[in-house]
Amino acid sequence: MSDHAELAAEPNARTEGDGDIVLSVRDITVGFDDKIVLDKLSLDIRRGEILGFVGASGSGKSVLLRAILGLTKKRSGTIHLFGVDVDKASEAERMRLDMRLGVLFQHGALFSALTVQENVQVPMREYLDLPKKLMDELALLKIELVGLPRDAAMKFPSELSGGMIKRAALARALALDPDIVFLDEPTSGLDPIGAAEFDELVAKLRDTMGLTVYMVTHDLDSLFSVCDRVAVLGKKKVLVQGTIEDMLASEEPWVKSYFRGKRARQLDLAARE
Ligand SMILES: Nc1ncnc2c1ncn2[C@@H]1O[C@H](COP(=O)(O)OP(=O)(O)OP(=O)(O)O)[C@@H](O)[C@H]1O
Repeated sequence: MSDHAELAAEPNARTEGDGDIVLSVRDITVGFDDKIVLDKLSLDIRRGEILGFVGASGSGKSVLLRAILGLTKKRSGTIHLFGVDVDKASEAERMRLDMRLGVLFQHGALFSALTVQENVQVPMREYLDLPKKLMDELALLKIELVGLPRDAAMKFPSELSGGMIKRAALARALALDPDIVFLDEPTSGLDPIGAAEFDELVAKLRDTMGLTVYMVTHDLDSLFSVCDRVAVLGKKKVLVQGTIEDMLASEEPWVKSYFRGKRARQLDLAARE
């Protein structure tokens, strides 16, 4: 096993202080040329919670996600992951942090020329140095973990349904046993039953693995059924955050129309039955 794998297994990986905050974003500003997209935005996510992140189209949800992942540069502010200031992390530390994050990007983005098994192995090849047989076994475990049949392993993405592609992408996000997964609109494009099954899977993974989940979503069903907390992005900041009950009680105009629209009212009634 490589040095990286040994470092990832360090016990401090799960026991650092700072309460149970996995991700702490403080006063970050992100912009492009003269356009400011996020202005001194702050947000925390706690270990083991499922945080739903919503906001109008174009409000900056993807920009924030990319800034947290270090893919888009911020102009100011700090981001701590597992208590480590990412700007101050050495290259080795940054790599260790990266291994603890799993990401499922909005458009699934499986490699079409690779089988599901090979897709799941992409992060393993990047960060670990394992014998092929072990990687095959690990990939199969992940494939089964997300509820795909074993024979999906040898299939190409073009041979899978939309729901299976999302699951395969989730298996890849889980390849390195991350502590937190970032899901960008994971249920978009799925029918309501497929979406509900995916939500159930996410909740099960949180319950069984203690996974922390940061889920960007427009899906009211997901927000009502699996999210412990919701954060709303607007006016370049986190406008409101709290439980679904807090969202339902908010008088903030966008939050009010989103969470107290007709569809939301139906879901709220269903959840209370
Ligand atoms: N690389 C970039 N260069 C310039 N502007 C950008 C860039 N990336 C994003 N933006 C702008 O930042 C704003 C926020 O975009 P972002 O994609 O984060 O919105 P979003 O909330 O994720 O929207 P949606 O819900 O539609 O996916 C938009 O006005 C977008 O045009």
